[in-house]
Amino acid sequence: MSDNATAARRSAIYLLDQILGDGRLMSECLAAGALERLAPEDRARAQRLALQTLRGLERADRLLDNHLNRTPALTVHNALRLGAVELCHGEAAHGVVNSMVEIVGRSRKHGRLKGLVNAVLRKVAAEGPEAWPKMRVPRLPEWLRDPLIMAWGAEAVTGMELAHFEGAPLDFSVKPGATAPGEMLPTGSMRVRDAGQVSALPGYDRGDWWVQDAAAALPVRVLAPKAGEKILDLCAAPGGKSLQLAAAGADVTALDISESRLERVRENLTRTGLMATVIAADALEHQGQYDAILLDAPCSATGTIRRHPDLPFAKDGSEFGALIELQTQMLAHAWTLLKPGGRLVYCTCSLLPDEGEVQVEEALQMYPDMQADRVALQVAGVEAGWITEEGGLRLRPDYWPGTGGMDGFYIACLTKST
Ligand SMILES: C[S@@+](CC[C@H](N)C(=O)[O-])C[C@H]1O[C@@H](n2cnc3c(N)ncnc32)[C@H](O)[C@@H]1O
Repeated sequence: MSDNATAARRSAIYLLDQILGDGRLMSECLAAGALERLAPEDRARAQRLALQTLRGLERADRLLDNHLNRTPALTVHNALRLGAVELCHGEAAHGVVNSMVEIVGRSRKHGRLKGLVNAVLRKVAAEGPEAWPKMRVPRLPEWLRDPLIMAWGAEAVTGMELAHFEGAPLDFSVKPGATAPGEMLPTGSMRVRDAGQVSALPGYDRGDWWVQDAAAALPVRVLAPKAGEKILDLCAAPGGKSLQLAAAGADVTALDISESRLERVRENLTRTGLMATVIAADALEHQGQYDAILLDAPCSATGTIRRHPDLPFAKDGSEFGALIELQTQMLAHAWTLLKPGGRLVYCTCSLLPDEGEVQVEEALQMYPDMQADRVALQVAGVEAGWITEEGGLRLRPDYWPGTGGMDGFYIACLTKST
C-alpha cells in the first residue's frame, strides 16, 4: 500500500473525527486547511473517502457492531468505518487492512488497538461485501427525518434517502452559444456522471460553462432576465446564479456579506468573461431600486445532502430558527428594493417548508402589493406536479430517479403591483 494512499486515509479519518466528533461541516474543515499538506490528487481522494464513509455510515456501523463488544474511541471507530466502507466497495483487503493497522498503530494514544483493527476488518472483509448490498438504505437522523416525513410523507423521504446514498452527478450551466460535456437534462442543464477533475473537462479554461446543479439553475430561468435589466443578486456567492444573470446580458449587482466567498464570484466572472458589479455588504442594509431581484437566502441547505452528506451529522437543526427569521427579514427588505411592476425570485436550497412554502404564504398575506406568478414557473422541464398550492415550485432530490436526481429547492416568483 502506497504512502500516499495511507496519507489520504489518515486525512479522511481526521475529517470524519471533525464532522462526527465536533459537528463541523466538511467545507469548514477544508477552509481551515485540513487537507492542505496533501498533494491535489490525495486531497481529492481523502475528501471522496470521507464522503463515501458518511453516505454508508449506517451500514458500516451495523457490520462493525457484530464484532465490537464496545464502541472504541472515535478516531479508531472512524478508521474502522472507513475501512469497512472501502472493503464493501471492493477495495483490496490487504491494502485497506494494512493501511488502517498502520494508521492506528502509529497513534500514541490508541496504538495498542491495532490488533483489534486488524481482527475486525478481516472479519468485515470476509462477510461485508456480500452483506452490503442487502442492507437497508441509510436513513437520515430523526431530527431531520421526522419533519421531512411530516412534510412529504414516508415514501418520499425513502426516495430522498436513496438519492442521498447514491450521491450527485455533476451538472453544468452553459454560456449562450457555447457547449459543455454530458447529456442534456429536460431543464437545459448538462449532466456528467463520473466527471473526474472538473478543470480538465473541455471548455473549462474557455469559461464556456460553470458547475451548477440542475435545480439550482432554475431560479434564474424562472426570473427570466432580459438584456439591460437592472438586477440585484442579493446573496450572490459563490456566484452560479449571478453568472446566469450576467450571461443573459442583465446589468447585475452581485452582493454578499462574505468577502472570502465573493472572491469565488470574482474568479468565476473572470474565467467566464462575464460582468457584474460585486459588492460586499449586508443585504439588510443595501439600498437601491431594481427591475428584478434574486433572493437566494441563506438556509439549512438540507436540499444539498446528496453532495454534502456531512450535513445531517454536523448539524442538529438548532440553528434553523435563526435562519428562518433572517429569511423573513431579507424578503421584507428586498421587497423595498423592488420597483413597482418588478419581480423577485425567492429561493432556498432547503427541504423544509418553513424556509420555502411557509415564508411565501406568510409574505403573500403580509404585503398587499405582492402576487405569486405561477406562469413564470412554467419553464422547460418543470412538471405540473412540482407547483405548490401558494404558487411556488418545490424541487426534491427524489425527483428524476434513475438519472441522478436533483438538489432540493424551493422557488417562487413574486411580482409587485404597479
Ligand atoms: C445559498 S448561498 C447563495 C448561493 C448563490 N446564490 C449561488 O448561486 O452561488 C447564501 C449566501 O448568503 C450570504 N449571506 C448570508 N447572510 C447575508 C447577509 N446578511 N447579507 C448578504 N449575504 C448574506 C452567504 O454568505 C452565502 O454566500
